[in-house]
Amino acid sequence: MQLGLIGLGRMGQIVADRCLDAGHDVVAFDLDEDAVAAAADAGAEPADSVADLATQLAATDGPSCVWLMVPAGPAVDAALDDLESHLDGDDVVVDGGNSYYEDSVRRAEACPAAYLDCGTSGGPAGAELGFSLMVGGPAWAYEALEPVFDAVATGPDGHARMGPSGAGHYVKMVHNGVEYALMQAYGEGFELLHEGRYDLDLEAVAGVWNNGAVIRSWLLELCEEAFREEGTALGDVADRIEGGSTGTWTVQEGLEQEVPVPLIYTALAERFGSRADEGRFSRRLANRLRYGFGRHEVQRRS
Ligand SMILES: NC(=O)C1=CN([C@@H]2O[C@H](COP(=O)(O)OP(=O)(O)OC[C@H]3O[C@@H](n4cnc5c(N)ncnc54)[C@H](O)[C@@H]3O)[C@@H](O)[C@H]2O)C=CC1
Ligand SMILES: O=C(CO)[C@H](O)[C@H](O)COP(=O)(O)O
Repeated sequence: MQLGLIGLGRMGQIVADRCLDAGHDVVAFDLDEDAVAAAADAGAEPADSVADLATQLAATDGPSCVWLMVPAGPAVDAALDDLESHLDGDDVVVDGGNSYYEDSVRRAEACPAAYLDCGTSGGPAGAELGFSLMVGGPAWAYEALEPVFDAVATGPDGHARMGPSGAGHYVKMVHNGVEYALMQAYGEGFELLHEGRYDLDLEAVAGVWNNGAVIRSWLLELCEEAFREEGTALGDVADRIEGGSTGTWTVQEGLEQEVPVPLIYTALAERFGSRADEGRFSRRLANRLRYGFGRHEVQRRS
């Protein structure tokens, strides 16, 4: 198949490489000329604009298929605005980024082509392994793109249609909420081991847990890698966690559906709390209130 690919960053470059390796033709565009040049070196046809990409796709027989791998939000709308006049109902657009599922439903309704919202999991490790793909949208469009999904995913078992428009990004949103909670659980356990009674080598702990333990996982392998590369006390790694949009959406959805998601909420709140420049206000107030009701000594900043 031929695939137009817009966005050639950490994830888009992997989509390009895996499609090329599988024998598909790729026409590649990114705002970053160096990224386009790198894709061209790998075997893709370079495009110098979205319009150029669409024109190259239209020059070959059959419907056009375009994969967006750009940051969620305005970049997706900008690419779709530029594509719109080049698309018709036989064409297929895939958004493989972390878009909010309601945005994907809106875009699917407005897009002249069939629109697939595709949650993508696996990160840069997907270059070797392939990704896990959660796809929403029309069944015919999903089936038409199966050769591309086979190439980008771990294989035929690494992708599935979750349901109508929005369902793919909805499932990926919840996946990320689970990711937050798992990271929080591992973080708490290793913090207790680090602060606790024994002088432990946390790389060794993670290593033995990863060999047969109930809690083994890829995230735990990444914990092991972090302790190996940063040291058991994590060296100069700061206590500040960025990101947060997908976790926020997951918590909001939990509230709207009246489904309790306390672990995911706690993990999200830890992220927000980590960003206070001078410590958490709530913890400082609790410190002062303990003096108020119990005359416990107030801990002062040095
Ligand atoms: N990095 C990760 O582990 C994962 C990322 N994602 C999602 O995949 C999407 C892409 O992520 P990354 O590759 O990590 O981001 P990235 O920042 O590495 O790459 C994004 C690329 O899009 C390009 N770009 C931005 N706006 C553009 C536009 N209007 N037209 C053409 N190119 C444009 C940028 O120049 C950049 O090369 C995001 O939605 C992200 O949330 C999903 C799963 C995992
Ligand atoms: O989707 C992903 C992994 O599955 C991306 O790495 C995403 O950036 C993670 O979310 P956040 O930035 O909120 O940590």
